[in-house]
Amino acid sequence: MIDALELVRPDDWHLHLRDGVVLADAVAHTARQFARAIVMPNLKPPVTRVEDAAAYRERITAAVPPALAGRFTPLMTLYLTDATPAEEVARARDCGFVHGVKLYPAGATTNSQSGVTDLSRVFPVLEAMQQVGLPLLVHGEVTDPGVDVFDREAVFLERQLAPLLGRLPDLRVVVEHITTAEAVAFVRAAGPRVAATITAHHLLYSRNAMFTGGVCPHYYCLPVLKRERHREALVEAATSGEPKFFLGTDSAPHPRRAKESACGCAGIFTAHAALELYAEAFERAGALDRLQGFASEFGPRFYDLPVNRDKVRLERATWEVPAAYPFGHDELVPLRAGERLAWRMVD
Ligand SMILES: NC(=O)N[C@@H](CC(=O)O)C(=O)O
Ligand SMILES: [Zn+2]
Ligand SMILES: [Zn+2]
Repeated sequence: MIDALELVRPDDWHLHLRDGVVLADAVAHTARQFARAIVMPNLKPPVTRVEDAAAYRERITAAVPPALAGRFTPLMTLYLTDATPAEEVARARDCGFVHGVKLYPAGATTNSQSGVTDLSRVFPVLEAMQQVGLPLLVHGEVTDPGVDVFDREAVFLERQLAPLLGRLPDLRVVVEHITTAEAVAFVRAAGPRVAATITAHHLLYSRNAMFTGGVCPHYYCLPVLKRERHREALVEAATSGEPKFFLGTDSAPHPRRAKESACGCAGIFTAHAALELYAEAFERAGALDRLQGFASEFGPRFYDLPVNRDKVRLERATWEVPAAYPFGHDELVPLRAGERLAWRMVD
C-alpha cells in the first residue's frame, strides 16, 4: 500500500471563484493546491470582454492569501454571448491572459441566462477562434425542455457539437465536466484538438448520491450525476493515461441557504479537498500511478502551457472535513462535510 504520493503541482482546468465578498474565501482553497486554474466567467454580470477579464483577474490576484501570493495564477476565460463581436477573439489572443471562450447554451446552468441562444449566431466568433487557436470551453447540454435532464449531454454532443466540429474541424474544444459514457466515446473519436475535463464528484458518485436517505442538495450539480455505468466510464477514461482527459474540478461554491432551499441551485464545492478526492477515485481504480498525467501534465499540454516545476505531497492520513467553511456573510457546505477522507495534502 502506498502511503505518500508526490506529484508535479497540478492545475485546475475548470473552476468557479465567484466575486465580491466571497472571492477571498473561494480562492484560498484552490491556491493552496493548484498552481493555475481556468476561471469560469459566469459572474453576474458575466465576463464578456477582455477588459472585464483583466479587472476580474486583478481582483482574484488581490484576494489570494498573502502566504500564497505569487504562487497562484488565474487563467481567464470570456463568456460567449449572441452579441460577442468576432474582433474580441483577436483581443483575447493578444492579451496573453485569456485562455478560452466559454459556451453556455442559454439557460443550461447557473448564470447562463446571457448565454448563446443558437450556435449559428456565434459562428463568426467561432471561426475566428479556430483561426487563432483559442479554445472553446463547452457546457455541453441542450436546454430543450422536451429532452430528459439525464440525456441533455448526449443530445448536445450529437445535435450541436458534432455538426459544429464538422464545420470547424480545427476548432480546439474542451468538453467541460463530462458525465456520460457517450461523452467519453465522443471525445475519443474526435480529433486531437478535442479534449475533456472530468470532475472528482463525477468520478466518485452516481446519481444515487442525490437521493440516499432523502433529497441531498449538496450532490446536485449540472450536468447532473448519472447512473453507475457512466461513472465507471468516466473512471476508465480518467485513469486511461490518454491525454485527452484531464482534471477540472468544476468546484462551484454556493451559499448554504441557496443550496438548502425549496429550489436548490446547481453546484458542488470540492476545492477544499480536490486532490484528496481525485486520489481516492484513482486509488479505488488501482491507478494512482496515472494521477500525475491527468492532474498535472495533460492540461498544460492541451493549453500549450509549461508543466509546473514544484511538487505537492499527499499522505495517507485521515482527517475530518469541516461541517462548513466561511463564505462571505454566509457559509459553504463542502463535499464530504463532517466525513473522513483517507488522503491529505501536506502544505
Ligand atoms: N456545475 C454546476 O452545477 N454549477 C456551476 C455552473 C456550471 O459549471 O455549469 C456554477 O456556476 O455553479
Ligand atoms: Zn457547466
Ligand atoms: Zn462549472
